[in-house]
Amino acid sequence: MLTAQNISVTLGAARVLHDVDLKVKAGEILHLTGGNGAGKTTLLRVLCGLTASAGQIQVQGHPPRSVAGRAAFAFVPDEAELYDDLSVAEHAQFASLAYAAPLEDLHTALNAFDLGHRLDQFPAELSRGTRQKVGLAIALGLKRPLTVLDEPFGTLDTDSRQVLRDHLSRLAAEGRCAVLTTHGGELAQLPKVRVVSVAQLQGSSR
Ligand SMILES: Nc1ncnc2c1ncn2[C@@H]1O[C@H](COP(=O)(O)OP(=O)(O)OP(=O)(O)O)[C@@H](O)[C@H]1O
Repeated sequence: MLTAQNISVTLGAARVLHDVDLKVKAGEILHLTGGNGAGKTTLLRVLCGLTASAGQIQVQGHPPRSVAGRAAFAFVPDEAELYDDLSVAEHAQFASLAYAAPLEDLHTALNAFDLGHRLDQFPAELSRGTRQKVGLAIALGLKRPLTVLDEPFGTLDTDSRQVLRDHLSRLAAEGRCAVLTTHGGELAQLPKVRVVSVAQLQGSSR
Protein backbone atom coordinates (compact mmCIF):
# COMPACT_ATOMS: atom_id res chain seq x y z
CA MET A 1 0.00 0.00 0.00
CA LEU A 2 2.75 2.44 1.05
CA THR A 3 6.48 2.03 0.55
CA ALA A 4 9.23 4.51 1.33
CA GLN A 5 12.88 3.76 0.63
CA ASN A 6 16.07 5.61 1.51
CA ILE A 7 14.24 8.72 2.71
CA SER A 8 16.58 11.47 3.84
CA VAL A 9 15.67 15.03 4.79
CA THR A 10 17.84 17.91 5.94
CA LEU A 11 16.08 21.02 7.25
CA GLY A 12 18.37 23.98 7.79
CA ALA A 13 21.41 22.52 9.51
CA ALA A 14 19.48 19.55 10.92
CA ARG A 15 19.60 16.08 9.39
CA VAL A 16 16.08 15.11 10.42
CA LEU A 17 15.64 11.82 8.52
CA HIS A 18 18.47 9.60 7.37
CA ASP A 19 17.94 6.67 5.03
CA VAL A 20 14.49 5.77 6.34
CA ASP A 21 12.72 2.69 4.95
CA LEU A 22 9.06 2.04 5.68
CA LYS A 23 6.33 -0.27 4.44
CA VAL A 24 2.66 -0.20 5.41
CA LYS A 25 0.45 -3.06 4.31
CA ALA A 26 -3.26 -3.06 3.55
CA GLY A 27 -5.27 -3.42 6.77
CA GLU A 28 -2.47 -2.06 8.95
CA ILE A 29 -2.35 0.97 11.25
CA LEU A 30 1.16 2.30 11.74
CA HIS A 31 1.68 4.30 14.92
CA LEU A 32 4.79 6.46 14.51
CA THR A 33 6.37 7.36 17.83
CA GLY A 34 9.23 9.53 18.99
CA GLY A 35 9.87 12.44 21.33
CA ASN A 36 9.42 16.10 20.44
CA GLY A 37 11.56 16.91 17.44
CA ALA A 38 12.16 13.26 16.51
CA GLY A 39 10.92 13.84 12.96
CA LYS A 40 7.40 12.39 13.02
CA THR A 41 5.68 15.34 11.33
CA THR A 42 8.50 15.62 8.83
CA LEU A 43 8.15 11.95 7.89
CA LEU A 44 4.35 12.21 7.53
CA ARG A 45 4.73 15.26 5.30
CA VAL A 46 7.37 13.50 3.20
CA LEU A 47 5.09 10.46 2.76
CA CYS A 48 2.39 12.82 1.45
CA GLY A 49 4.78 14.62 -0.91
CA LEU A 50 4.49 17.87 1.04
CA THR A 51 8.15 18.05 2.13
CA ALA A 52 10.90 17.33 -0.38
CA SER A 53 13.23 14.43 0.38
CA ALA A 54 15.79 12.14 -1.16
CA GLY A 55 14.55 8.60 -1.78
CA GLN A 56 11.46 6.98 -3.26
CA ILE A 57 7.86 6.90 -2.05
CA GLN A 58 4.97 5.02 -3.59
CA VAL A 59 1.35 5.05 -2.52
CA GLN A 60 -0.43 2.18 -4.22
CA GLY A 61 2.40 2.12 -6.73
CA HIS A 62 2.32 5.85 -7.49
CA PRO A 63 4.43 8.80 -6.29
CA PRO A 64 2.39 10.83 -3.77
CA ARG A 65 2.49 13.97 -5.92
CA SER A 66 1.15 12.23 -9.04
CA VAL A 67 -2.57 12.42 -9.79
CA ALA A 68 -3.05 8.72 -9.01
CA GLY A 69 -0.90 8.95 -5.87
CA ARG A 70 -2.72 12.04 -4.63
CA ALA A 71 -6.06 10.31 -5.08
CA ALA A 72 -4.92 7.36 -2.95
CA PHE A 73 -4.53 9.14 0.39
CA ALA A 74 -5.96 11.79 2.70
CA PHE A 75 -3.84 13.80 5.13
CA VAL A 76 -4.85 15.84 8.17
CA PRO A 77 -2.10 17.89 9.84
CA ASP A 78 -2.15 18.56 13.59
CA GLU A 79 -4.27 21.64 12.85
CA ALA A 80 -6.71 20.82 10.07
CA GLU A 81 -6.42 23.14 7.08
CA LEU A 82 -9.90 24.33 6.17
CA TYR A 83 -11.03 26.93 3.66
CA ASP A 84 -12.15 30.16 5.39
CA ASP A 85 -14.92 30.82 2.89
CA LEU A 86 -16.45 27.32 2.78
CA SER A 87 -19.03 26.11 5.27
CA VAL A 88 -18.76 22.62 6.75
CA ALA A 89 -21.31 21.33 4.22
CA GLU A 90 -19.37 22.99 1.39
CA HIS A 91 -16.14 21.35 2.57
CA ALA A 92 -17.90 18.00 2.23
CA GLN A 93 -19.20 18.88 -1.25
CA PHE A 94 -15.79 20.08 -2.38
CA ALA A 95 -14.01 16.97 -1.08
CA SER A 96 -16.64 14.72 -2.65
CA LEU A 97 -16.11 16.37 -6.05
CA ALA A 98 -12.31 16.55 -5.81
CA TYR A 99 -11.95 12.87 -4.85
CA ALA A 100 -15.00 11.49 -6.69
CA ALA A 101 -16.17 10.14 -3.32
CA PRO A 102 -19.82 9.65 -2.29
CA LEU A 103 -21.12 12.74 -0.48
CA GLU A 104 -23.18 10.41 1.69
CA ASP A 105 -20.00 8.88 3.17
CA LEU A 106 -18.74 12.33 4.11
CA HIS A 107 -22.02 13.22 5.81
CA THR A 108 -22.01 9.90 7.65
CA ALA A 109 -18.56 10.72 9.02
CA LEU A 110 -19.58 14.30 9.91
CA ASN A 111 -22.60 12.93 11.79
CA ALA A 112 -20.45 10.35 13.59
CA PHE A 113 -18.36 13.24 14.93
CA ASP A 114 -21.60 15.00 15.96
CA LEU A 115 -21.16 17.74 13.37
CA GLY A 116 -24.59 17.43 11.77
CA HIS A 117 -25.74 20.68 13.38
CA ARG A 118 -22.63 22.55 12.21
CA LEU A 119 -23.13 22.15 8.46
CA ASP A 120 -23.87 25.83 7.78
CA GLN A 121 -21.04 27.14 9.94
CA PHE A 122 -17.69 28.45 8.71
CA PRO A 123 -14.26 27.59 10.19
CA ALA A 124 -13.93 30.95 11.99
CA GLU A 125 -17.14 30.13 13.90
CA LEU A 126 -15.82 26.78 15.15
CA SER A 127 -13.61 25.89 18.10
CA ARG A 128 -10.14 24.44 17.46
CA GLY A 129 -11.29 20.93 18.37
CA THR A 130 -14.39 21.22 16.21
CA ARG A 131 -12.31 22.37 13.23
CA GLN A 132 -10.10 19.34 13.79
CA LYS A 133 -13.16 17.08 13.82
CA VAL A 134 -14.29 18.55 10.48
CA GLY A 135 -10.88 17.82 8.95
CA LEU A 136 -10.80 14.31 10.38
CA ALA A 137 -14.40 13.50 9.39
CA ILE A 138 -13.77 14.57 5.81
CA ALA A 139 -10.47 12.68 5.54
CA LEU A 140 -12.00 9.53 7.02
CA GLY A 141 -15.22 9.88 5.04
CA LEU A 142 -13.21 9.90 1.80
CA LYS A 143 -12.22 6.29 2.58
CA ARG A 144 -8.93 6.52 0.74
CA PRO A 145 -6.63 3.47 0.68
CA LEU A 146 -4.22 5.42 2.97
CA THR A 147 -5.14 7.91 5.72
CA VAL A 148 -2.32 9.97 7.25
CA LEU A 149 -3.05 11.79 10.52
CA ASP A 150 -0.66 13.97 12.54
CA GLU A 151 -1.61 14.06 16.25
CA PRO A 152 -5.31 13.50 15.49
CA PHE A 153 -6.32 12.96 19.13
CA GLY A 154 -4.69 16.17 20.39
CA THR A 155 -7.74 18.43 20.64
CA LEU A 156 -10.54 15.85 20.67
CA ASP A 157 -12.93 15.31 23.55
CA THR A 158 -13.53 11.83 24.99
CA ASP A 159 -16.48 10.94 22.74
CA SER A 160 -14.68 12.12 19.60
CA ARG A 161 -11.60 10.09 20.51
CA GLN A 162 -13.76 7.00 20.55
CA VAL A 163 -15.33 7.96 17.20
CA LEU A 164 -11.84 8.27 15.73
CA ARG A 165 -10.78 4.90 17.19
CA ASP A 166 -13.93 3.32 15.68
CA HIS A 167 -13.09 4.76 12.26
CA LEU A 168 -9.51 3.49 12.49
CA SER A 169 -10.69 -0.01 13.45
CA ARG A 170 -13.13 -0.03 10.56
CA LEU A 171 -10.68 1.18 7.93
CA ALA A 172 -8.20 -1.52 8.93
CA ALA A 173 -10.95 -4.17 8.90
CA GLU A 174 -11.87 -3.00 5.39
CA GLY A 175 -8.30 -3.45 4.17
CA ARG A 176 -7.34 0.21 4.09
CA CYS A 177 -4.42 1.55 6.10
CA ALA A 178 -3.39 4.51 8.24
CA VAL A 179 -0.18 6.13 9.43
CA LEU A 180 -0.49 8.38 12.45
CA THR A 181 1.28 9.97 15.36
CA THR A 182 0.13 10.43 18.92
CA HIS A 183 1.95 10.99 22.19
CA GLY A 184 -0.88 9.33 24.11
CA GLY A 185 -2.03 5.74 24.53
CA GLU A 186 -5.22 6.09 22.50
CA LEU A 187 -4.33 3.25 20.14
CA ALA A 188 -3.52 0.71 22.85
CA GLN A 189 -6.78 -1.24 22.52
CA LEU A 190 -6.93 -1.28 18.72
CA PRO A 191 -6.09 -4.41 16.72
CA LYS A 192 -3.70 -4.32 13.77
CA VAL A 193 -1.63 -1.46 15.18
CA ARG A 194 2.12 -1.61 14.56
CA VAL A 195 4.17 0.74 16.71
CA VAL A 196 7.42 2.02 15.20
CA SER A 197 9.69 4.81 16.43
CA VAL A 198 11.28 7.24 14.00
CA ALA A 199 14.64 6.44 15.62
CA GLN A 200 14.18 2.73 14.75
CA LEU A 201 13.58 3.62 11.11
CA GLN A 202 16.76 5.68 10.69
CA GLY A 203 19.39 3.93 8.58
CA SER A 204 22.10 3.48 11.17
CA SER A 205 19.58 1.99 13.64
CA ARG A 206 18.13 -0.70 11.39
N1 LIG B 1 12.07 24.50 8.72
C1 LIG B 1 12.92 23.89 9.56
N2 LIG B 1 14.21 24.28 9.62
C2 LIG B 1 15.10 23.65 10.44
N3 LIG B 1 14.76 22.62 11.24
C3 LIG B 1 13.49 22.22 11.22
C4 LIG B 1 12.49 22.82 10.39
N4 LIG B 1 11.32 22.18 10.59
C5 LIG B 1 11.57 21.23 11.51
N5 LIG B 1 12.86 21.26 11.89
C6 LIG B 1 13.51 20.36 12.86
O1 LIG B 1 13.25 19.03 12.42
C7 LIG B 1 13.14 18.18 13.53
C8 LIG B 1 11.91 17.32 13.40
O2 LIG B 1 10.73 18.12 13.52
P1 LIG B 1 9.31 17.46 13.48
O3 LIG B 1 8.31 18.57 13.52
O4 LIG B 1 9.24 16.51 12.35
O5 LIG B 1 9.31 16.64 14.86
P2 LIG B 1 8.14 15.85 15.58
O6 LIG B 1 8.67 14.49 15.90
O7 LIG B 1 6.89 15.91 14.79
O8 LIG B 1 7.99 16.67 16.92
P3 LIG B 1 6.71 16.97 17.90
O9 LIG B 1 6.44 15.71 18.65
O10 LIG B 1 7.25 18.05 18.79
O11 LIG B 1 5.58 17.45 17.05
C9 LIG B 1 13.16 19.07 14.78
O12 LIG B 1 14.41 18.96 15.38
C10 LIG B 1 12.92 20.44 14.24
O13 LIG B 1 13.56 21.41 15.03
